[in-house]
Amino acid sequence: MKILTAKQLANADKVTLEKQDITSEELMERAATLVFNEIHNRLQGAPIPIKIFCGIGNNGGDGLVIARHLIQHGYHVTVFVVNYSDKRSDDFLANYDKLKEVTRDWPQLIKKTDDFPEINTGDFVIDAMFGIGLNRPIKGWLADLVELINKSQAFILAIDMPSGLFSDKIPGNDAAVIKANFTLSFQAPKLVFFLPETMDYVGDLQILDIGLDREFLSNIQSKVYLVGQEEALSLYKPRKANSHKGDYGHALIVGGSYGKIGSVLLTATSALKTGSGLCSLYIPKCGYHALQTGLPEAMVLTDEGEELLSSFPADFTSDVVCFGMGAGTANETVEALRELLENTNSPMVIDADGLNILSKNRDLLNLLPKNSVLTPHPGELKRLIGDWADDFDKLEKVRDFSRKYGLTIVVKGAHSFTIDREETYINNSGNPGMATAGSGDVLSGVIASLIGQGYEPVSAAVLGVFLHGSAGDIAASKIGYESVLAGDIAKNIGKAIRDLFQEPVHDSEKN
Ligand SMILES: NC(=O)C1=CN([C@@H]2O[C@H](COP(=O)(O)OP(=O)(O)OC[C@H]3O[C@@H](n4cnc5c(N)ncnc54)[C@H](OP(=O)(O)O)[C@@H]3O)[C@@H](O)[C@H]2O)[C@H](O)CC1
Ligand SMILES: [K+]
Repeated sequence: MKILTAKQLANADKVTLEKQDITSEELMERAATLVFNEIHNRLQGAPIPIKIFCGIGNNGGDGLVIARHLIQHGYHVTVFVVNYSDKRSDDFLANYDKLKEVTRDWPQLIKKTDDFPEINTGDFVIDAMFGIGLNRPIKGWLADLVELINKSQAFILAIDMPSGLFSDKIPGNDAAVIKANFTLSFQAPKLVFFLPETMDYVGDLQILDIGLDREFLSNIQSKVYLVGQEEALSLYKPRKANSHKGDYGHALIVGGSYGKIGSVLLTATSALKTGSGLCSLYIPKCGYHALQTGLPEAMVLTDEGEELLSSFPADFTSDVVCFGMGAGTANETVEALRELLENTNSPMVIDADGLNILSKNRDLLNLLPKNSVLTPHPGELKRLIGDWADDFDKLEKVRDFSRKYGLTIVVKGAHSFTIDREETYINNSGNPGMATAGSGDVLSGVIASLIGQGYEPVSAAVLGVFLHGSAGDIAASKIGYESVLAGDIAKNIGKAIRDLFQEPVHDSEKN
């Protein structure tokens, strides 16, 4: 699914009105009625106090339409018009009049702190103050209102965007932003819904298809995509009935050191679970027995070094090499990576200490085979590219780095971002249970396996990140977030691949 900017969405609105020959008021009615349906489906007429805070633009107009439908269905609704300006939009005004037709409880005007209502823990608050029209931070009494709503512990549903959140930049530290429990957003997700600095404002997210012009949307240029089941399935290559292990790639996993041999076991297990035809491991001698016993399906070669990697066999060939998990950053191991890079032309996967070695020995970056995949967590990323001002700046810096060295970078996080030159793919699977030791080792095994099986490295990264998250979701659904171990993620990769073909689960029902 494409991620669109506020400007692109506003253009899509305009084209839709022309092509479908409808008024903007009709489009607002359509969009807000969909919101009403979602609320009504969940509340089923429950007599809870609903407080709707409407701005004076079209986001506020949506709030008025939602209020009208809720009132007509017997809900207990109080509407507040948050009067941050006297410049009401036409569609706001039209819906203000329509609201008056269904109730005598006219909206209460909020112009200053004294007008603030009481908001209680059991209230259901609908935030329709600002949507994509926000163009400056929320300040003054309006900021106090946002704070009051946030502190109320009421359930907060944001319409289109949590008020105070910009679609294209990070709000400053002093800015007020609604912290929603749930956001119902129109037509396309916005980038800020997924960035580490802003995702917590959004809560659970559901995108409503409000029927904007299909042709315009499919032709619109976006280089940022949200990757869910549908996108992952489109990348998947089915196995042929008539095939043998030689068709599915030979993955070589290089890593480990005394006390960190388990990481190689996790990577290798996940490579085999993702379908590698063959898997070889190159490790220091101390890990030999553990790996031969722990994973009899893998072939094990040992380095000269007892406890550390110190070299690389020049004549070894494989379809993909994955380097770094548990390897440490000793000088001998730096030289081992140098030898490996000098002997490898096909794309690699570099993780963990492999990334730390690259950060400290930057000449090695130029030896990396083109289109290799790097899988840093934020700490490793900072060591690689330096610090960033905010998440937008980080994305720009990662794009520069990806272009400069011809690499695909997977920035791991709650939503992992795969960045390949100009393109950004945001993953939408996974859960907090996956924040556990060895989870990254499993991910690099999945990606390496897919590259070895002939996937383009960027496709391997995007599909691999999705499958890894999905396997974590399956594990968490069986045993709960806290108990998920990296090994559980690896164990469920096969089921995650099978689930690509299941009926899609609604995003908001995922967790
Ligand atoms: N296709 C769709 O997505 C549809 C969206 N709809 C809804 O419309 C809003 C966007 O509505 P818009 O009227 O453009 O903007 P807002 O309601 O978000 O904001 C209203 C005005 O507020 C002013 N503003 C901006 N920032 C501040 C601030 N910090 N303090 C005070 N005032 C501010 C600004 O006007 P100015 O002239 O004062 O700059 C805004 O114009 C979208 O999000 C959806 O909810 C439609 O329902 C149809 C389909
Ligand atoms: K809003």
